Amino acid sequence: MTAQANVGVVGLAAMGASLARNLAHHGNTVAIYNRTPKRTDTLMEQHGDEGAFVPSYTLQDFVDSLIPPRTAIIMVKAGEPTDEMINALADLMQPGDIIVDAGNAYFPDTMRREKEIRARGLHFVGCGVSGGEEGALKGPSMMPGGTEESWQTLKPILESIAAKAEGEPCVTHIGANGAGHFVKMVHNGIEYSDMQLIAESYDLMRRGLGMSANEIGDVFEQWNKSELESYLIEITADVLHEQDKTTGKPLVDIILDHAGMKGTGTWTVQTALSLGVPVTGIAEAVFARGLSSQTALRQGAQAIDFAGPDGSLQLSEQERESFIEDIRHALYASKIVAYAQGFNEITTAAQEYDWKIDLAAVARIWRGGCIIRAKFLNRIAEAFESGQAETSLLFAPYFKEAIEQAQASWRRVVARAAQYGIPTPVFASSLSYFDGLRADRLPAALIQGQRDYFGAHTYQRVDKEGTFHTLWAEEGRPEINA
Ligand SMILES: NC(=O)C1=CN([C@@H]2O[C@H](COP(=O)(O)OP(=O)(O)OC[C@H]3O[C@@H](n4cnc5c(N)ncnc54)[C@H](OP(=O)(O)O)[C@@H]3O)[C@@H](O)[C@H]2O)C=CC1
Ligand SMILES: O=C(CO)[C@H](O)[C@H](O)COP(=O)(O)O
Repeated sequence: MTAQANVGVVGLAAMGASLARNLAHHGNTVAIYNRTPKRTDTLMEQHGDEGAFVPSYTLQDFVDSLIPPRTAIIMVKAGEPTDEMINALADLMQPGDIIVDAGNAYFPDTMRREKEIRARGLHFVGCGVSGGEEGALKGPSMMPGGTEESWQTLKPILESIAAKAEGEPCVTHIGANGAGHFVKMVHNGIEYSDMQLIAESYDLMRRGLGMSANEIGDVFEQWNKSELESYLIEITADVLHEQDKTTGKPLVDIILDHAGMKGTGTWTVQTALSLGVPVTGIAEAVFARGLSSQTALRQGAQAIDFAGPDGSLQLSEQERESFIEDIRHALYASKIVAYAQGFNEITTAAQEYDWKIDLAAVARIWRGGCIIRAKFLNRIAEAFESGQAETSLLFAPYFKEAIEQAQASWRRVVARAAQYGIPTPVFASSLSYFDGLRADRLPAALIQGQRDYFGAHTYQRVDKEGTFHTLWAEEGRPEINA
């Protein structure tokens, strides 16, 4: 096999095939390989004329078809299959070659893999890719980690295939080793939060206001012309407007109400717990998916028929219109909180793992191609660029004002939902997070007192330096320096 391809793709399922085609559309000569030959044949039969592809049916031929220093992008099933493929490629490749894992990997795996592959003299780049199958084909947002040296080789290739937002390619070098996959993981966590907030808004309108799926689709279509303009709002309108071909009912009524998940949201929350960063909106979004899929539990609750409100808000026509506006404001405020929490997680991880992550650049590459692309990411980028969001996105004047303006609506939505029995875990937890931040004094003081009481865990005082312990069991409960 003659070396003729400047880049290769291993794994030609939905994502890999689209990425290979995107690369070919942009003037690259693309080596392709898939474990099962059928996928390679299908790509060649259906799209072989779209650009320069070099198909291989053995991994050795695939590697031989790449021009040194070789660049191979892996797009296979996450987990063990990815490890197997990395090792098989590393056995055949040479020092200086680059292996890119573009799948959804858990960042500690990426850090481990990078270390192992670097020890063998090769470069390993964990690259988050977002945008689904269509994004991979027409322009994804990409979040590569790895060394600066490998970035210099990958930059022109990735920039050519990335989505463009206001003319800028939606790809940047995120940082060393696992930084790229870390940021992609948080992207997905925010995606979970965004999706759950949209679902809660839908539920409030559907059950709370008795609107049809089609009417709610129209509302989302309108909202997509506001500060909420985003891919997820846009596709929500499409999904809600869709009729089931068999029954003629709204498709959303025919789809089983069990939300699936492949793990990235859970990783975001597990990591945040380890780092001690509250990502309450994302956590509630993960738990909401979990609850939706607890079939036996939910059926059991239906069977015992708990007493409580049925979710109907019973509002007048005028009140309904104003409540829909309240929901829009609550959605925007809660969305801002989700992004603020996600960026806080990135900041904390960057300190922990010594990554130099440019948060404004992250916001900019999320403006196009990815699932959470949204108009307001321009504002987020500006807030980080100006230094106004260093501690929290919520502290930047634009977002402070946005949250303050939305606040009354946000409170009405959460209060009404609780009163009438519609679950709004992300709306409510985001508001609680905001109120927790605002409070000059938190009940955590009481918790410290309790901890000291049962476990001699000590506490600090507001009026003097030092660490103290009350001898709770002794006469007069004297306080000592601990
Ligand atoms: N789908 C999406 O929207 C997105 C997916 N991703 C990530 O991209 C990656 C690819 O996703 P997707 O295209 O959906 O495909 P899948 O995750 O469904 O994986 C299928 C591909 O993996 C290959 N594969 C599975 N096991 C092995 C193995 N042991 N050795 C070699 N190859 C193996 C399959 O080969 P074969 O044909 O032989 O079975 C096939 O090419 C995943 O990591 C996913 O998490 C990232 C962003 C979005
Ligand atoms: O990475 C993605 C988008 O950014 C994938 O679509 C991922 O599958 C979404 O996560 P989940 O399947 O858990 O909803």
